[in-house]
Amino acid sequence: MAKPIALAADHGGFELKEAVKAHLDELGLEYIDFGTHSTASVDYPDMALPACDAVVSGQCDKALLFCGTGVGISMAANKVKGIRACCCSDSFSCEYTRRHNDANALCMGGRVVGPGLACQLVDLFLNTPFEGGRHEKRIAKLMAIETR
Ligand SMILES: O=C[C@H](O)[C@H](O)[C@H](O)COP(=O)(O)O
Repeated sequence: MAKPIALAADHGGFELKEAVKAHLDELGLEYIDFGTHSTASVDYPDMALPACDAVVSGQCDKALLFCGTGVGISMAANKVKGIRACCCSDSFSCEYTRRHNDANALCMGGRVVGPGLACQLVDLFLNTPFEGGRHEKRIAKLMAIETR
């Protein structure tokens, strides 16, 4: 059985997270929502951390993360060992961050991306495999930075 997807947002990404949740519901995909659960102001690292920990521990497969721009929560996510997060608002970057970078967290901005595009990017992110090959050693070098 497929692992659930980890979802997290701050207040700036809350509404986009809810739109993506509805999309995942339509697709019948399981998820765990690590908050936030309203538009009340919160701090994006507080939501990013438990969602990213769930990916690294193996509880969840990938994370979908949202804040106002997608940038702050991607910065928080990339501080977590084992996370390769990409902030995307275009399909080319979204496809290739899976194919080449084996990204395990997609970050989007609720003040940048509309719900239709966000759901398209989610589909691309979830369904595009890592190519491996020459990218393997680059990922290994990338992850080695965490322990230098
Ligand atoms: O990168 C940070 C995010 O975009 C935040 O969602 C944003 O900074 C929140 O801004 P504010 O507190 O003005 O709603």
